[in-house]
Amino acid sequence: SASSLWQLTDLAAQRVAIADQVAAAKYGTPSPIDDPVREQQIYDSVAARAPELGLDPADAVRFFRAQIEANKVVQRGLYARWDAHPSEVPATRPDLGGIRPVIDRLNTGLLTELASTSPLRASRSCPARRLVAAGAADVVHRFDVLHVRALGEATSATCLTR
Ligand SMILES: O=C(O)C(=O)C[C@]1(C(=O)O)C=C[C@@H](O)C=C1
Repeated sequence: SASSLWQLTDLAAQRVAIADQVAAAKYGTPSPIDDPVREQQIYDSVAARAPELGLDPADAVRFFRAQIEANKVVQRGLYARWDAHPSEVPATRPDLGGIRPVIDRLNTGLLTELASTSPLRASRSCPARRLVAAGAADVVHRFDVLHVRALGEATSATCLTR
């Protein structure tokens, strides 16, 4: 909605949370955490859809770069955790092919929210609102320190002000 960063931040939090499944899909397989081809597909799609939503393509791509960096923060953190504590490795490996369509839907929602929060993102109150929304999402999603840090990264491109 136009009056809150909550929906944008909650979608970013859902994207951070799904990184657990991405990590579980890749851990112990030859697939690396970084997939530059998939990333470029996301950036190209975002840049192509931005103008019809009234968004600056470069700003939209910058926002999604932060979402993907946040996802990788979680994946790397979980890899380190699972290397150190093999008993915590998920027992079943989800299929990445089933996770990416969910990420695609989150990306679409994020892009829509990015457009509807444009005035708020440019406002002087944005940095404070961003922190409040992220703190609320941390609680709602019961995030641990790793995911709190990742959501901080994800929301680092929320505000157009400094
Ligand atoms: O789809 C994947 O393979 C992911 O790891 C997810 C994701 C993303 O955040 O969208 C993150 C890292 C990869 O470089 C590509 C995409």
